[in-house]
Amino acid sequence: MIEMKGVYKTYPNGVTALNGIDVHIDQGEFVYVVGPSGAGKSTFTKLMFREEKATKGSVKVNDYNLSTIKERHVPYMRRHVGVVYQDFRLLPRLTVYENVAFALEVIEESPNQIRRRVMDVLDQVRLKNKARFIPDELSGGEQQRVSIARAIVNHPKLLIADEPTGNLDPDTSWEIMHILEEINASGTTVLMATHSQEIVNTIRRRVIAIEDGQIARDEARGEYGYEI
Ligand SMILES: Nc1ncnc2c1ncn2[C@@H]1O[C@H](COP(=O)(O)OP(=O)(O)OP(=O)(O)O)[C@@H](O)[C@H]1O
Repeated sequence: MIEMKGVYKTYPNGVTALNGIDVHIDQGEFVYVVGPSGAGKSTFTKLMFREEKATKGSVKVNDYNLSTIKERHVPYMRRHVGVVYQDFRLLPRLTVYENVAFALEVIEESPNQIRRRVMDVLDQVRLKNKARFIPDELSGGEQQRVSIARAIVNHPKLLIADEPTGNLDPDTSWEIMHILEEINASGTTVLMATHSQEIVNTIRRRVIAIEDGQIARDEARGEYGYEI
């Protein structure tokens, strides 16, 4: 479902963030992306939903070739990819319900369908009782659960989480991990960039380590592998 061949990324300022990446990830895998700060992890994930374009090489995600995709097709491709960030990125003036519904309204689902799907997904992240709250009224962990709900409400094939537990305390981080595991168990591919040694070494999954823009390790049930 994800295939990169000979991928390079040089930013306009001349920094080369990815320096020859070849990787294949199957539908349904759970993959951690680890590595030192500035190694290229975020850039690697950004290529998968065309937040950034590769300078060279081919990137295929689902059935889309992101190296050749037409600009007008990018929004359709993105419907199959959910993204979760360290800093949640919720709309502060909208309620929990509205933050999640927004993702469906922009693709013109019917009102009934939207209501049903939003409530289903809020149930899945155990936030049905806070549907009318605004983000400021929620804890960090709850805000991250809203952002996960928003990312999966379209039933994407791929969920990208860029340091989803980076702003959370350990207990809350485990809660988020269990939700990501449930999403993965339902068949969604999960790609998670993280600096959490404890999580990677406890919930053992495939580990791709990026160093200086290259894949330094790729192990089926890997370890974090860095001193912190
Ligand atoms: N938009 C940009 N323009 C220019 N350089 C960038 C841009 N984004 C990232 N870089 C540079 O590319 C390199 C890789 O950055 P990237 O964010 O992918 O690393 P990372 O492994 O995710 O780091 P961290 O763990 O600190 O989040 C860094 O040298 C960074 O400064």
